[in-house]
Amino acid sequence: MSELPGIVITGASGRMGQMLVKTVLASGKARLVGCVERAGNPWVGLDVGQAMGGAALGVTVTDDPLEAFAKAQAVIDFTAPAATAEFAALAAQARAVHVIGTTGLEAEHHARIDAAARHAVVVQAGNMGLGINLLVGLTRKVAQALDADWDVEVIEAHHRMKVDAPSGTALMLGQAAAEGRGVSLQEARVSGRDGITGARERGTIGFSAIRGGDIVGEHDVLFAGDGERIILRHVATDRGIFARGALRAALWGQGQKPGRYDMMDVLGL
Ligand SMILES: NC(=O)C1=CN([C@@H]2O[C@H](COP(=O)(O)OP(=O)(O)OC[C@H]3O[C@@H](n4cnc5c(N)ncnc54)[C@H](OP(=O)(O)O)[C@@H]3O)[C@@H](O)[C@H]2O)C=CC1
Ligand SMILES: O=C(O)C1=N[C@H](C(=O)O)C[C@H](O)C1
Repeated sequence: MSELPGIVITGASGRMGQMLVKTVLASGKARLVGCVERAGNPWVGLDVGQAMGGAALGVTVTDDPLEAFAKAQAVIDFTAPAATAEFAALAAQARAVHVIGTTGLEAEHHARIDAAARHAVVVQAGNMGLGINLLVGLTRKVAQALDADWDVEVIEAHHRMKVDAPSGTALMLGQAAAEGRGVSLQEARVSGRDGITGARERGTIGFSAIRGGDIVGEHDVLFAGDGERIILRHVATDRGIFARGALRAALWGQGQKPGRYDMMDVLGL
């Protein structure tokens, strides 16, 4: 019988990194073969199990991503945009599937990910959970059915440590609404109103972000008409949903052709 796919987790000491370590170990479907952190992170050089407060796992956290990726069939990466763009090239060099959960990616990062995806499998999504990916489809459908008399607002709430806004998920939902309407999100997007904003411009898609406490992730897509409102809502209560989705993507990616994929591909939606 062939060995289970080997997984490397980048940003292993982070909120998602630790959840991913636990998820891979519990899955019985993959092996944890490496953990990466940046140079200077206090976990570098420690056994990841002990760093997490448990028993040794025989996996030492390294600050050398290429050495770690060379042993892996997949890299699961929930870190920061600049790091992810670097990891994309290294994962492609190692021919490992690169699963990207990092949000806040800008055009320059996407260009580097696209370049890597010419040589290796990349799965990238602002949200790896099943529920949100279903909600994306519903949002597109509802937006398609309604005209611009219905104002679209995406409202998201996250924990106090989140560094990017709007969330990657909010942007996925906004993109789905724009596609449903047949407009460009770049042109329709309005974020963070403050002061004398003037009346709402017809056809725009608004974004509002709340940050506080330990909120895992909450997203509403509001369609506000005259005399009625439709609210599509998703509430995440456990980061395990993102980690399980990412692991599923890493397994799905084995044997796929090089290219760029998202969770819709993985989930068959
Ligand atoms: N797509 C999805 O489903 C989801 C996406 N996310 C996204 O995942 C990302 C991480 O979130 P979260 O875990 O909460 O954040 P954390 O800040 O808790 O973790 C990020 C980790 O990445 C590490 N890191 C940063 N730069 C590097 C580098 N160059 N090399 C190695 N490690 C690095 C950080 O190390 P250090 O502490 O030393 O900086 C930290 O350990 C965010 O972009 C978030 O939005 C989160 C949940 C779900
Ligand atoms: O930073 C987070 O925590 C999350 N980030 C993702 C996003 O930006 O949408 C996904 C999830 O909502 C949690």
